[in-house]
Amino acid sequence: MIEVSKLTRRYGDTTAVRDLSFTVRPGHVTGFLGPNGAGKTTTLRMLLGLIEPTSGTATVSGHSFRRHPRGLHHVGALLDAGDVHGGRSARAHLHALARSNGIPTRRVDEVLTEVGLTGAAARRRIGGYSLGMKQRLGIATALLGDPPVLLFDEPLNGLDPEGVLWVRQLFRRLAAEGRTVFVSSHLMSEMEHTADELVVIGRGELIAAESLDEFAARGTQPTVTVRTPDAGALAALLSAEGAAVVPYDTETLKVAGVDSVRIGEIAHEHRFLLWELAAQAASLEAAFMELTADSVEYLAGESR
Ligand SMILES: Nc1ncnc2c1ncn2[C@@H]1O[C@H](COP(=O)(O)OP(=O)(O)OP(=O)(O)O)[C@@H](O)[C@H]1O
Repeated sequence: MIEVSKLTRRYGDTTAVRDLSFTVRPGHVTGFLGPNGAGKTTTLRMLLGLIEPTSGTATVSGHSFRRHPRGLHHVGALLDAGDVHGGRSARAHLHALARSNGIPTRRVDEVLTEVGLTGAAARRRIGGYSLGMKQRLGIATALLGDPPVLLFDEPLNGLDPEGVLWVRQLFRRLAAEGRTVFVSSHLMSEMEHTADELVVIGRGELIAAESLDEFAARGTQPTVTVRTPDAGALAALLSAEGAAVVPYDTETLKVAGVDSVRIGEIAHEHRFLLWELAAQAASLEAAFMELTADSVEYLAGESR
């Protein structure tokens, strides 16, 4: 369980995180979403005791990380995959960490196998690793202490499609084992098939903390596209049924508030010919863009 309460962090005039409160529960993959500069990394660094909050608290399993003696057993984290000693091999790196944290060294081979860094790859110098391999090593490091809480900052960066699929399955399994899995990203498309719960922030402030389904329902409503030669007459009937109907062209209607099954029934009752009846689910990406539009620091096309 992760608990963040009235958390604020200022850097001079910049407030990176402002009065932020949310809870992340075990047994779920929770996505931590926000546009670039929203304050995700700053929040994760406070959870790990790497920086002090200006005010408020950030705890893991009821303790602030600094006061917890069991380090890697308590929480595993991947913050910056590039932040490792390039001269060592993955195996030597993990062995050193295991020794200094009182973790049995057999765990090293277990986690290397888990992330697919075995054989020659585990013996190669980390300096020669691709970003994807570094991400895998970072995930192995997070898993080393078999912790109940895992934090990942942009873990899908640099992974190929097969790697992304593997990470998603791994996160789901870790959550199914009852762990708390908290994963940051600035892309809804990455979280859509990875997380089941979301914490969304913008400009350091909370925008939403809820399930993926609830988040989707906040934004753009599901719509149904209907194409028929009787568009005008069908629009009138659907409006009488309580639907919001927007004519798209002379033959096409966009309908919200009545589902495709009911539209099909109405068309059938009145013997209207339908050329198309297509439901579009509420788009998470659209909901995310709508809700965070005010907090995007740099709009596309603008220079920094
Ligand atoms: N050490 C620092 N000194 C000054 N400002 C900082 C520092 N660290 C972060 N900031 C500022 O705080 C804000 C939040 O940054 P943070 O890196 O936490 O955002 P983020 O959501 O992780 O972004 P990204 O997706 O780009 O990694 C930004 O405006 C950033 O410039």
